[in-house]
Order: sequence, then structure tokens, then C-alpha cells
Amino acid sequence: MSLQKFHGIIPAFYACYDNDGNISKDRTGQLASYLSAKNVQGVYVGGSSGECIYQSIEERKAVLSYAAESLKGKMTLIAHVGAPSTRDSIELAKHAAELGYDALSAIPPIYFKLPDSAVIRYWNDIIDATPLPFIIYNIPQTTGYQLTPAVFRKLLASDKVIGVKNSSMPALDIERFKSVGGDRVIVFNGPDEQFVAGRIMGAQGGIGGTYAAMPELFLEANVLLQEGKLEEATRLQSAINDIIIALCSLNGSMYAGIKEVLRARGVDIGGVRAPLENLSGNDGEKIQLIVASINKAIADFVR
Ligand SMILES: CC(=O)N[C@H](C=O)[C@@H](O)[C@H](O)[C@H](O)CO
Ligand SMILES: CC(=O)C(=O)O
Repeated sequence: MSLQKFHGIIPAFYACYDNDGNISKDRTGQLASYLSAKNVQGVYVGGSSGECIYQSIEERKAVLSYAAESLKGKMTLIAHVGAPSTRDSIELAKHAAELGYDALSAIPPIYFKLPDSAVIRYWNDIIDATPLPFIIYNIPQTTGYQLTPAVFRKLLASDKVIGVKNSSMPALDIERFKSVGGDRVIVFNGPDEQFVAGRIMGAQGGIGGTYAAMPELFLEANVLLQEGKLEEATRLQSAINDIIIALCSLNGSMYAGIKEVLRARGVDIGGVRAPLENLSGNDGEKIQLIVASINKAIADFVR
């Protein structure tokens, strides 16, 4: 199977709520149109950035449907279907398969600390439930589970496993997973703050939580890497990191900040769902500075 359609910049899709905090079909469509106009490679729907952990299975199915309705045929669609129980994960997986998603992905099981055998079984049960390709999601800082090269090798027993989205901080993990999987796998860079490092260590693309706030910058960084312009790519990464660090230092959650940035960029997708905190105090002023920094970086770097 050609993995080309997974190469490049794949923004994590945000939760789009109406003014009452319910999933909004209309606003989901607006975020989809915005991303489609930016020419990103694909979207990763219903992951951390999609606030999946705070949504019911019915809501998550609706989000998968609305995103596919807007974007099917326009870009690569990846559905995150990880849920606390295997049963719910399979229900989401089957739904995504019916909708024509290009691939599935899931975090490991959360809450109980389970042995590798249970984690492998969880992923394999989802993989077996549909014919779709599958991308393992390694994000130890939120799940408490660190994927090892040995477990990754076991998962590769299924031909459907096409890669791993690696959000652990060591770029070494990216290189190790690529080394285990070789040409049959794609490794996606997770930490947006080290996109350039991840690409250099073997990631062919990235799936990121901040991409949609500034897709132009990540698309440009990716092109600079393709052209071998490492110094320029690294300078752009540094400008991106100033923006991400500012987004992470708000009173409200980073996602509340990103949603405000998007509002300033013409897309209103509502607020964040509790217990995530909305903006407060002087966050409004900080957002203005962040938007100005994004515009400046676009002017400085995007050719
Ligand atoms: C821990 C976490 O949520 N990681 C995301 C996914 O890999 C990243 O894309 C971050 O949102 C991003 O790097 C900002 O810290
Ligand atoms: C990449 C990311 O932030 C997500 O899982 O949605």
C-alpha cells in the first residue's frame, strides 16, 4: 500500500461547539472549509485536540460524520477511535470505516495501568474490527503508557498497522520506530515544538495539535525540509515555538487559546468543554500578541 497520502501536514481537528457547548455541525463544517482552503494533507479527527475524552460516543460519532461529510475526497481522513473500553472503540472504528475514513488510530487504554498483553490485545481488537489501516498513537505524557520498539514490532504482525503517531518528546523514539518498521511504516511527528527534529529523525509527516492555528507555518517548514534548507527550517521552528509557548502560558487551556486565535482568523468554533478552562484575566491581550506573532511569522517565512 502506498503511504504517500499520509505524508505531510495533518492538523488535529478541534472540537467545534455551538454557544451552548453542544457539538455543532455548522461550525465543524466551517473548520473543515478553513483547513481545506489551506491545502493541508489531511486531518486527524477526534483525538486529544478534538477533546474526545470529554465527549460521549454518540457525540464522537457525530463529529466523525460531520467532518467526513465536509472533507471526504478532499484530503486524507484519519479517525481517532480510542476510548476507555474496547467495545466503544470498536463501535467508533466501525462507524469511521462506514464513513470512508482512510485510516484509524487509537491511544492505548487509559485509567487502569494494564500490562502490555492487554494493551496489545486492545489495539488488535480494534484493528481486527475493520479493514482499515491503523496508526498506533503513542502519547505517554497523557496516557502513562510508553510504546516500546518491542511492542511496536509485535503490533506489526498485522499488515494493517501502517505506522505510529509519536508524541513522546525524544526524537529518538521516532528513529527507533522507523528502524523497527522500515519502509512499510510511516512515523508521524507528535510534538509540534520539534517538528523539524522529528522529520530529520525519520518522520515523514506530522499530526499536530497546533497546526490548524497556523497551518501556513508548518506547511512552509515541511517544504523547507524537502528542499534541504535546514537552517531556515530551524529558524521557522523557533518562531513557531515562541507562539506555542505563549499559547501554553494562558490562564485558559491551550485549546481555548487556539480557538480564540481561530476566531481572530475568521473561524468561530466555540469554546472548550469543562474541565478544560476557557480564557480569563488578561488572556485576551495575550491572544492579540499571539495573532500578531503568527501574522509576522507568515510574512517573514512563507514564500
Ligand atoms: C501532548 C499533546 O497533546 N501532544 C500533541 C500531539 O502530539 C501536540 O501536537 C501538542 O498539542 C503540541 O505539540 C503543543 O504542545
Ligand atoms: C495531535 C493531537 O493533538 C490529537 O491527538 O488530537
